[in-house]
Amino acid sequence: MTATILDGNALAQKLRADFKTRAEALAAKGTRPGLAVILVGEDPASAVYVRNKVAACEKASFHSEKIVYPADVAQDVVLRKIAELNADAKIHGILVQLPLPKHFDSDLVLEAIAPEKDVDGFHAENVGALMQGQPRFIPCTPYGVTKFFEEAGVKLKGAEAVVIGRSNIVGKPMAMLLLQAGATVTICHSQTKDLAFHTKRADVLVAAVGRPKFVTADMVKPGAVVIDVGINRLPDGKLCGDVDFDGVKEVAGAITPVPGGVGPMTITMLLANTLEAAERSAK
Ligand SMILES: Nc1nc(=O)c2c([nH]1)NC[C@@H]1CN(c3ccc(C(=O)N[C@@H](CCC(=O)O)C(=O)O)cc3)C=[N+]21
Repeated sequence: MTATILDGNALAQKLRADFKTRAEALAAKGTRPGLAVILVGEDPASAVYVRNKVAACEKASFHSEKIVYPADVAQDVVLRKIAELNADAKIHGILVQLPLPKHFDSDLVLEAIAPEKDVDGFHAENVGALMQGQPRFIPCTPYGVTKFFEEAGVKLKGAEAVVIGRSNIVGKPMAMLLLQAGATVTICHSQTKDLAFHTKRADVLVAAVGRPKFVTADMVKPGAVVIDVGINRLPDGKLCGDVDFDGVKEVAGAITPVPGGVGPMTITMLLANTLEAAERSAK
């Protein structure tokens, strides 16, 4: 028996159909959802992601603005731009593409975004709201993962969930969402002793480590739901996840592929958060 493949492109398409209806209802009230994306530097991967985000906005007939700065731009210039966007009624969501160059204080930049426009959910106020179980904006990647659980009817109450990775943008918020859904959550990371001991107990396994094919079949419980958040570029240019897909799909009950899994859902939930922000502003 091989695993059910959880198709992120298909799920993204399904959700985006509903966004279109909601965007049209807003347009009738004179509001068009607007997203501003700030990119600093010429990292080619970042440039591709930003282009995809802007294209997704256009497809959904959202307004979007892309602001690109050279890598050596002064932090103050970016902070002033954020202040301007905070006050701009056409803009409901602001995203600063990470990582920022080394001379930036990322936390300071993220805290400069108005919390009600923080569609990434990275502002401390929004992180706090999520921790308290009153989310305002759920970070897009973990949010997208919860949509896979809904779609596949994954029962999280009482489930053993293991998250590998403890980043602020994926691991921590993911663990919090699983906890709030009633799972028993273990967060593993680079200092974890005997990783396989933990992963083999997981009914739900989320890999967000950033190491190609890190999770192998022998680490997975038969029938587990395996979510691969990794996007690693191999020397041959191909994308590859944190999970050894070919091996693990023979053991897992369900699995997300890379590409075509979590990635498209991340962008979809960015649209969802931007739409939500626009709806709140129109109330
Ligand atoms: N402030 C901020 N917010 C982010 O959400 C953010 C960020 N910074 N920095 C970079 C990461 C990365 N990220 C991806 C989104 C979609 C795909 C995606 O759609 N991937 C496609 C493949 C795309 C390709 O072929 O390169 C897929 O998995 O099928 C990938 C990566 C958002 N990020």
